[in-house]
Amino acid sequence: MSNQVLAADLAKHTPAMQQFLRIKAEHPSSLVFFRMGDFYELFFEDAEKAARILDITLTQRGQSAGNPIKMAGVPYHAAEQYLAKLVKHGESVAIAEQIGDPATSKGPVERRVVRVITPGTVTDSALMSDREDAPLLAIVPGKKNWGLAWLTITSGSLRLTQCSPDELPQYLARIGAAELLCPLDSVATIKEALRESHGADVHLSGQTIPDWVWTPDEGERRLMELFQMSSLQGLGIDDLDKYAVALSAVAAVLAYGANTQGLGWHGKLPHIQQCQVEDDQSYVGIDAATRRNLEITETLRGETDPTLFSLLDTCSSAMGSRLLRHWLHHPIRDQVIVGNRHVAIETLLANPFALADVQQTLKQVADVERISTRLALGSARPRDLSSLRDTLASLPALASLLSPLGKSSSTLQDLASVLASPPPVLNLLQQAIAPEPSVVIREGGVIADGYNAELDELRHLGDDCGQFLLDLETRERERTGITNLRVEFNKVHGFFIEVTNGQADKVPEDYRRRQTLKNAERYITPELKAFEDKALSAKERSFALEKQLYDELLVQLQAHVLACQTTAAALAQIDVLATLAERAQTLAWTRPQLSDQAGINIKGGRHPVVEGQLAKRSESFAPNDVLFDNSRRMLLITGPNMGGKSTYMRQIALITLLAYVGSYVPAVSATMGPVDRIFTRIGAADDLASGRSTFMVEMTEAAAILHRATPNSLVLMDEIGRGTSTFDGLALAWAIAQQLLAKNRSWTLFATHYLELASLPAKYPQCANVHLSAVEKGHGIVFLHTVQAGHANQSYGLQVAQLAGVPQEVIKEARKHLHRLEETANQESHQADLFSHAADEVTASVDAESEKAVAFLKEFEAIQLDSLSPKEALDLLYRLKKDIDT
Ligand SMILES: Nc1ncnc2c1ncn2[C@@H]1O[C@H](COP(=O)(O)OP(=O)(O)OP(=O)(O)O)[C@@H](O)[C@H]1O
Repeated sequence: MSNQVLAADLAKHTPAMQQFLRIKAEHPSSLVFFRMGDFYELFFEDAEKAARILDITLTQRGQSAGNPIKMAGVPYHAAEQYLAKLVKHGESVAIAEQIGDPATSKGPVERRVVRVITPGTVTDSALMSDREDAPLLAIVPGKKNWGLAWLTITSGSLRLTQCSPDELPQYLARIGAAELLCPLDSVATIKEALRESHGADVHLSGQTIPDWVWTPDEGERRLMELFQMSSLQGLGIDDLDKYAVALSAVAAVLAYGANTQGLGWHGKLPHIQQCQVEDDQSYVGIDAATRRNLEITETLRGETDPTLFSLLDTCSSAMGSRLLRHWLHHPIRDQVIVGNRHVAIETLLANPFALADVQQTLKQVADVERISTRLALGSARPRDLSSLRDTLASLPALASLLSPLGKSSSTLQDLASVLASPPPVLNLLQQAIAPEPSVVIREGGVIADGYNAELDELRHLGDDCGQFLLDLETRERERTGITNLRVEFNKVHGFFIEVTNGQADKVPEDYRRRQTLKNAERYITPELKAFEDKALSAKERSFALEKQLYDELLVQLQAHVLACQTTAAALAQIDVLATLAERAQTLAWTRPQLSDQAGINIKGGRHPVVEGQLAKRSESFAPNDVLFDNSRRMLLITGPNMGGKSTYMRQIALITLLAYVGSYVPAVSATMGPVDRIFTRIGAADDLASGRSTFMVEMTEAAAILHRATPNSLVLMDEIGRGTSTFDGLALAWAIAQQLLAKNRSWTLFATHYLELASLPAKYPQCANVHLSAVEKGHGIVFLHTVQAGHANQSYGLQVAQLAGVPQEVIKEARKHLHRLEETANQESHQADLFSHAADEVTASVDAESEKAVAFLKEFEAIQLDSLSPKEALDLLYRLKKDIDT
């Protein structure tokens, strides 16, 4: 039974269900956590879904509107772990709390949604990864450009941009949003765009945002209100029409963010301190395919290790890890900014003791960035405040470690001066918060002694209870002469004086009987009653007062959010710089030199991740050089399969990326001229999700490169053309290489199996042949992995197949066919023609036999040995043999 049907006829339902259905109607795409006593209950379809995801019991209870009510519940005190799981699954949850007092309400107690938790707006530390941000992104398709705005609610960072629809995948890959918003009428367009941007795994929010939010005026109004500006020029937005769609997107993320925090659609998030308008010019552009291929934070198989990030992330703090991830995805074109980072790392390396101390100190720091957000939203917990206090108190020590280094590095100087004087909030926290506060405020013990006189007195009363009772007992024994008289307390009857029956005649007048036992009577006196009233209420009153003081403190702390955010940003930067310094030392990396002269010159470069993997097997990596300058713009790379072509190309891209991230690089030396973009066309995988074949993906990516690569771009082309027939592929590879040389003039690494392309340098002197070397040993092959001048003479395909364990008789058969094929090719020398005439003049006049051999070899080459089961391998072998025989 759907919730809509139920909602259609509310009156038939029980009052509690009517209340639920009303709330559900307001939050149709969220699971509603409906508070009932100590449980959050879920009903109907929500219950079914939650039971499935959370693996909790689905029950049926009672009836509403003639139908059984499906229910599932989670205990209130353990809700966080369930919420975390749901958010991880991309679900949103609306928390409906009891607002009214059950004792006094007629009918069901009043409930209201106090918070909506969605994947892109969570702020509770228990519900999210502390090493990764979860940005909320809004996209508004416009006529020409699309508007994007993204908000990281846990750091208060807001960014906006406009891009062409073609560039969307690149942005999606870079932003890595946890949740996506779009106007209702664009859902289909956005879904289509997401499907096409293969790999962008982002959760499209089902939440409905009111139509009035999605307007440029609303975006402008909100930004002006946030930053107290009278125009947006200060943000670099001088043409409102130009940024219209981005401003609509800004309105959506801000309104949605505020609403999920219980501030309503018109609410204002208190901690957004800056809004950055991004243009494509600030960063070294990396498109989505390149981000995947370079395995920056995720391997091609979707794992987090081994990647460039997993190799580098030895950060001391979660803030550092998040910033490092951000830096790796945002290499900067501005050589001054990047150069300053290099200098900071060099300075840290020159002061190894300071570096070790800095890292050690950073291990103790709290996640000030996320605590700042919780301060701003008024949701900080007691332990947040104590750890913030302790961290702020440790800053001057950190600053004094860094200050002496400031002479050599202006970046470290700036960071040290941010930390030198901790924000004034430290005083307040030291006075207000107990040294080791309890986890939740309702248990008391959070506010420090001495902060509030009334609280001190109430606590004193509670603490002194034991002594008072002992004193009273002594006094009453003396007064009455009853030596075994006892003053005691129990939960049911409160305080009492107990006198055994044998002593009953000594009981004084002012004793009032409270309870009769078998052998004794229990009494109360006016003095004891007065004490009881005071003591019992003292505890309750002290808890209530603590809660009130805490709430007041949270309001006071809001004024300090900006200072805490500034501190957090400085801590994160120091952590990343220190980490990059430590990594540079451990991994033997060097400082790259940045230059305004065009070119890339790397000596002894290594692939950091492959090197790390080899080291685990005690194998060493063979370093290689590369030189690009104006007279050398393309390297044609040939060599056997497994020879190291892809590794070589990727290492050049990674070294370039790292240099522009501001890191040291895995090379003996590296000099880098300006670089505006890095493109890769590597590997071939069917993009099943968007229904594109291997070859289609290959050509789409090649097209994007040919349209966009400039003379300052680094382009990696791996075996272009292999997804189609030999001649088509060869012709395309030739034409694409020629275009890159003549028109794009980018720094190009062009790996190919088509040995025929080796004649390109004869026509284009800025193109050079290099090859990965290998030597034959008997029928086998040994890879040297070193890059040498000139082209490879053969491709060693059969030797590699043999090495891979393909049976001898198949290799023998292949060798026979290869021989015949080569003879035919020599006689007809077709491929030489290919380069002297236009590609379409080529006619494939190989005889049927050769065609069969070509087909065989192609199929052979495509075999993925590692992915075959023994049975499949055997079947394949039988089929190949049959194909050859027929
Ligand atoms: N410079 C090197 N030093 C040591 N080992 C290397 C080096 N380069 C590559 N290797 C090793 O060789 C393996 C294959 O390298 P790579 O995938 O780059 O070869 P390839 O020529 O691109 O092969 P294919 O043409 O089949 O794609 C790597 O996984 C790595 O283990």
